[in-house]
Parts: sequence; C-alpha cells; structure tokens
Amino acid sequence: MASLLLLLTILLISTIFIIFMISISNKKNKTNKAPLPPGPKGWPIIGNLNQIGSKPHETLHTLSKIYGPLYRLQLGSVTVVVANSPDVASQFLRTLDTNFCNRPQFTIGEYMGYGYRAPGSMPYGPGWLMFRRLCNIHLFSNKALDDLRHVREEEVSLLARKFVQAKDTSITVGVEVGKELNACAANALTRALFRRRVFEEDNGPDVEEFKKVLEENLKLATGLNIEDFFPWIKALDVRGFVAKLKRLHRWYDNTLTKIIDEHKSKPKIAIEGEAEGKDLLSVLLRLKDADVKDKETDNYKLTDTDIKALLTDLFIGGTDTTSLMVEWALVELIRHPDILAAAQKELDSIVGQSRLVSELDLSDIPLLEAIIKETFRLHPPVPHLIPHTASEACEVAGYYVPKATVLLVNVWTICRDPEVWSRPMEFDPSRFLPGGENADVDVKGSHFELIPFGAGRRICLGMRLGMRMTTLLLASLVHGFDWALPDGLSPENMNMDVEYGLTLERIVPLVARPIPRLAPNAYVV
Ligand code: HEM
Repeated sequence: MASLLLLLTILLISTIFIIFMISISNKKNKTNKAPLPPGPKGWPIIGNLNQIGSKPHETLHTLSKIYGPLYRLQLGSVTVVVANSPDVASQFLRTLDTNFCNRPQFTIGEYMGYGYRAPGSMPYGPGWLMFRRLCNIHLFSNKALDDLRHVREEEVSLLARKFVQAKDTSITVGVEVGKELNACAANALTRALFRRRVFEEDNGPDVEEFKKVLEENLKLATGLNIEDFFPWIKALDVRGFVAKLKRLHRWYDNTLTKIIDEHKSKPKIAIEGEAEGKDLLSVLLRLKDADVKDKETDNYKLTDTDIKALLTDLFIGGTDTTSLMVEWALVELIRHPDILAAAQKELDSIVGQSRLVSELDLSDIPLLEAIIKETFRLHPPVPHLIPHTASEACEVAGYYVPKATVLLVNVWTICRDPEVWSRPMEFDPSRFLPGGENADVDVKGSHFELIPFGAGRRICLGMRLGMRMTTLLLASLVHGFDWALPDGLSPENMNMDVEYGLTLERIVPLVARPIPRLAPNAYVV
C-alpha cells in the first residue's frame, strides 16, 4: 500500500513538474518570439479572403502602403506573407533561401504537375535538382542555346513574313500581336523540346483546340485560387475548377503521349550524333533507357510520367511569359515613338536595312536592353513570383513567420515603389543606360529591386532562353517594322488594364498595324 502511495505521489509530482516546465517554455517562447507580421483583420474561417477582390495585385499593392514591407494575410486555413521591399525579398530569397525553396502543394501542381513531379511544383530535393541539371545542360547551356539559334531565328523570320503579308489586310483592323507572338514563342520552344511546331496549321495537334488550351492554361494557374485555401471547396469542386484542370491535364497528357510514342518509334540517335537527336525529348528518352547509368540522373530511373511532367512545365513556363513581355514592350514603344525611333536607329547601325536581325547582332545594344529592363520593371509578367513556402518557422525583418507559411514576393509593388525608383510610373529606359541612375541593375536575380525571374534556388529555370527569345523577338519587331494603331485608336487612349493570373495579361490585347521598313527582300525566308 505504502509503495503504491509513493508511486502515485511520484507520478503526481512528475506530472506537475512536466506541466510547469511546458508552461515555462511556452511563456518563454511567447515572450522571446517576435510578433507576427502586421496585416488586415480578417473574418472567422475565411480570414482575409473576401478582401482580395478581382485584382489581387492591386489589393496587395494597396495593403503594402498600409502595412509596410512585410505583412500577413490569413486566407482560409493558410497563412500568407507578402514581401514588398527589395530588402525583405532578399531576406527571404537570399538569406533564408534554403528555408523558402519549397513550393506549397497547390491544386495546379497536383494536376498540371502530375502530382508535384514537375520542376515548378516539385519539393526541393534530388529529383528537382536532377531536372534542373538536365535542363541546364541540354536546353539552357550556352552551347545548347547556340545550337538552336537557327530555330529561334527561323520562327521569328516566319513571324516577320506573316506581318508583311498582313500589311494590306491590316490597314484598318490591325493584327492581334500578342497571339502571333505567343504562337511564335510556342513553336520555337516545342521545336527545342521535341522537334515539332505545335502551331503548324496542318501538322500540329489540333491547332484550334490547342489555342483554346493555351488560353485556359494561365487563367487557371492564378497564384491565388480559393480551392487552395479551403480543402472542402476543392473536395466539392464548387467552381468546377478541379474538373477544368483535369480536362486540361488530360489534353496535355494525351498530346504528349502521342509525341513520345512517335519519338520512340524513330530509330534512336546517339546523343553525340546528328543535331536532330539533341532535342530535349530525345535526350530524356535516351537517359530513360534501362542500360544507361548516367551521372546526369544520379541513376534515377526516369519514367514517361516524369518526362511528360517536365515537358508540360517547360511549355507552360516558357510561352506566355515571353510573348506577354514582348507585347508589353511594344505597347510602351507605340506610346513612346521617340524611344521606338531611337531603338530602330540603334539596330539599323548594326544590322542595316537589307536583312532581319540575327541573335549574333545582339551583343551591344544598350538601348534595347534598357527597354527590356524597363518593361520588366513596369510590367513584370509574373507579378508575385510562384508561391514559395516556409519549411520551418523563422524570423524575418523582426517578425515571426510560422512553418508552412506561404510566401508571395510582390515584385509588382517593389518595381513601382517611389522609395526604390525615381518617377516609378514613367516608362523611361534611360535609367538603365550607361550613366543612368540604375545602370548597374540587371534582372538576373541579384538586384532585388528588379527580379522578374525570381531569385535564389527557385529562380526561373528558363531565364537564359527567356532572355534570348525576348531580345530577338523585340529586336526583330522594332527593326523590321514601324507600328501604328488601327483607325480610331490613339496611343494616349490605349487600354492598359490587366487581368490577374499567374501572369498579368492585357484585358484588351494589343492590335496594331505592322508597317515594313526594310528592303522587301529582307523578309524573304
Ligand atoms: C520572359 C520570360 C520569363 C519570365 C519573366 C519568367 C519568370 C519566372 C518566374 C518569376 C518564376 C518563379 C520564380 C520564383 O518563384 O522564385 C519562374 C519559374 C519557372 N520558369 Fe520562368 N520565366 C520566363 C521564361 C521561362 C522559359 C522560357 C521557361 C522554359 C522553357 C521557363 C520555365 C520555368 C520553370 C520550369 C519555372 C519553375 C522553376 C522552379 O520552381 O524550380 N520560364 N519563371
């Protein structure tokens, strides 16, 4: 009996001791822990979701004026922090990069990323590193990019030719420039990925359907989908969002399965052999071969699903971003004819007027480069990057950021912050010219005031191709054509509104008249 009493007493004392220790440690945590970032008060259950509105980039921008460089939103069950200054962005993406190099598991990655097996949605780890390494060697290295220079140049000359042919019919109506740019960027990319032009009218997979799919792509891929914040809405699929994603995924999957089968049925071409064996799909199929023990894959056994996930991601990541960017640059140049004329003069002095631009002409074009940077600044194609997530709780800028918090880097706001840029709303490329106030700033991820491709480990995988294609396309359109608006439209009253998505698209697409300005045989392909 006495020993039972003793045992109970010991148990009681230890329980009290444990409770005491936990409460001390909680108190200590509470007092030592930095406060959560400030943010607007939310409603029970939905949090701040009802305050986001239909133009989240504008809402997030307005909130930055109230709550400063780092604020917090509660969107349903998910805590989101928004970084609004170069300094805070660099704390997340440079100082704490290892903690923020994961992606939240959002619905889009579940379907379009084949269950988070594509590089854009995949968790950080060996599989993700392997995909990036493969792409960096076989698609985006300088050598791989040089090998495919002719492909990009051919596609851009075909576009120029199309614009020349359109000149008579477009006098009153103009051409829908963004759509043509999109097809051009898509064809150049898919020729590098699997040697096919997806927009070839009589050869590609059902072209009309493909165009619709492309349009649907990024509308669905917005950074802020309600389904990601309320699992029950996703389960019930109230908006039909999941059904649409599944349909889109099925389309990609069927199309890519056909393309892969076609490639497999062709005789295998050694990787060091003819150039045509060097498209990314041929390389991936060779690496997938059971006999290949390759350090590039760390002997990871690639599957057809991995390959389809990668191709889908590269295609989605590489088309709209590029064409949107060039469309915005052209809009700004039409609104600033003096800058357009100066850029034409710069290119004429290098290329002349008897041929189209080649990528080889584009090593010393300070004004065009400045125009590209200024366009990235005022119209960053991906306004909040792709969401990142905190692997562990941490402290940033004196605030506590809990584990699993979703991070949005508000590039859109940073790029128009008057504390960072003088005359931020003015399109003025001269700020980036030698001697200009921002001459040293580049877009490659080390100057956090201008990170249209992101920064750190998750920086855009296709940045080098994106830059090459953007520069070639814009140079060709500027050098090859004068640009006018259809009758009745003036540069001053162009609609500049955007539709929010993962990328910011123009609500009213640019319709313009290309007027050839080179010798007629310059456009002959
Ligand atoms: C003007 C052109 C482009 C812009 C502005 C752009 C922008 C971006 C941005 C902002 C991100 C997210 C970075 C982050 O979350 O920190 C990203 C990621 C990505 N981009 Fe691009 N991009 C462009 C072109 C391309 C091209 C040409 C490709 C491929 C062919 C591509 C493939 C990807 C992929 C796969 C990712 C995901 C990377 C990862 O999560 O590891 N992008 N891009």
